[in-house]
Amino acid sequence: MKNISIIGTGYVGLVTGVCLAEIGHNVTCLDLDKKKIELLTLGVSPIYEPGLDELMASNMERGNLHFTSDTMMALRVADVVYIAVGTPQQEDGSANLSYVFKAAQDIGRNITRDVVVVTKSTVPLGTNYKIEEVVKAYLQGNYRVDIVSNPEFLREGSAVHDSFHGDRIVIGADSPAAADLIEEINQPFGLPILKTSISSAEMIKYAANAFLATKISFINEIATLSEKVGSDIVEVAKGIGKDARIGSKFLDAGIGFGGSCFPKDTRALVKISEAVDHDFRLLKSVIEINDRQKTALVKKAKERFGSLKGKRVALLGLAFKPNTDDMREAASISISKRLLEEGAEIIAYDPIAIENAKKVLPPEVQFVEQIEDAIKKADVVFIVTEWEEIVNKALILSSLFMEKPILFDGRNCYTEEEIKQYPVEYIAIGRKPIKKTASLSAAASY
Ligand SMILES: NC(=O)c1ccc[n+]([C@@H]2O[C@H](COP(=O)([O-])OP(=O)(O)OC[C@H]3O[C@@H](n4cnc5c(N)ncnc54)[C@H](O)[C@@H]3O)[C@@H](O)[C@H]2O)c1
Ligand SMILES: O=c1ccn([C@@H]2O[C@H](COP(=O)(O)OP(=O)(O)O[C@H]3O[C@H](CO)[C@@H](O)[C@H](O)[C@H]3O)[C@@H](O)[C@H]2O)c(=O)[nH]1
Repeated sequence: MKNISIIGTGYVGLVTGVCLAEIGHNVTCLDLDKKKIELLTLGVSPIYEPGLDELMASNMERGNLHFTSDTMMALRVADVVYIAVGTPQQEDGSANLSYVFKAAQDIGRNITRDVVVVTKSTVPLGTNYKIEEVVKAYLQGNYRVDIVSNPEFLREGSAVHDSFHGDRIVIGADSPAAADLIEEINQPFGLPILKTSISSAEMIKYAANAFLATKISFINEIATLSEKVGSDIVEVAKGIGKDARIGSKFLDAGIGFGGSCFPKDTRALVKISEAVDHDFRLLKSVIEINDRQKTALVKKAKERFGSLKGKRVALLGLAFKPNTDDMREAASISISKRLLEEGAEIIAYDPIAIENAKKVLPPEVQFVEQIEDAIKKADVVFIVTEWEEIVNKALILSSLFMEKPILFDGRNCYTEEEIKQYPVEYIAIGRKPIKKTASLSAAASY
């Protein structure tokens, strides 16, 4: 058992802290946000993440998971300090490292013994060496400091599962002893461990995200082409995915990637490339394609109706993906803005993310608490995020409640067989539109 302190109790810090406690370490999670810490101390998670609350509660009860906003208390007796603060995008696209360097200063000022500093935050090439310099510059005693780059690969919505079932743990270090210590700490997760240099670990994180983003933009380009030539992207993705060299994952065409990582990390990698005089044209195209893709549903609706002025659009699914309440770079944001520009009205629904959505969607957007209320009021339905509830209900409710049911599906949620069962006009991504005009009058029986 090690005494581990984690700086930054956001998504990554909290999930990492809870999971390290679960495998037996004594973990203290530190955050400067006092409200967050107050909630956490009461056992309330500030984020929605399946399985997290239960693990948090049991580890707090066992006494090996603590929360504090007192930097000195958190860092004084730590053997290992994880940095898990945000590295948000700056205006020029590069990563903002001010939180990371502030955390490094805090470590230098407050440690009272030798420590290994582990960087979980996604940071540009060379940052770990700068972190080491900053920590050492602020040391108050003659302590040994080693740096380890240990990038995080969890996905929101399945973060706890990913921590215990991920594909690998990457440990980048110059000091073999520090690498061994972090390996020992992570051993109980039972995942393959890959030891690398610090620079390779930093690059692995950006390269992984850039590659996955590329896969998505690639399939979205094939989807656009499929629409023009009459092929079906779902069949095409299945067909190419069967090739083990390609793989079937991350081939879901739709309205593009959002979230707290792909958009910012692809832009940051373009800036990292520019700094060493490399024009990463492929990645720039990936970003450009994604920007276009986000508003593909609005374009399709405009083509279908001519004008969207006065049309009431049910926007179903607001979070950037299902099973999270995270609204960072969610497609619903770009779509709402475009719809309002076109003069449409928006009735928005999400099973979990409504409170967060209210903070970032334009004030004109109306929110409803039930999916039924969104669809009943709508002329047009947009599926933006494929929550299970939305997939289960959108097609049937549109056919029951709408006079002229028309559904624009940004996530290709249904098979052709499913669509055929309902009298709904259906327009998706990379597939042939299905036109139907009949309506069911069975709303009362729902
Ligand atoms: N969110 C993800 O799914 C994910 C996955 C993999 C990697 N990452 C990377 O992990 C890092 C963290 O991402 P996140 O989404 O968890 O961030 P976040 O913005 O949700 O949380 C960061 C937290 O750090 C706190 N903080 C900042 N400076 C601090 C300091 N000096 N002391 C104490 N607390 C401090 C903030 O108050 C905030 O609560 C980023 O670099 C991100 O790219 C994120
Ligand atoms: O075939 C696909 C797969 C995903 N997406 C979209 O891509 C975005 C990101 O999805 P996902 O990767 O599942 O979620 P994140 O939580 O953002 O996780 C990514 O970003 C994290 C932060 O760096 C990494 O740790 C993870 O490994 C990486 O998958 C979402 O908008 C999805 O809708 C698609 O459009 N098509």
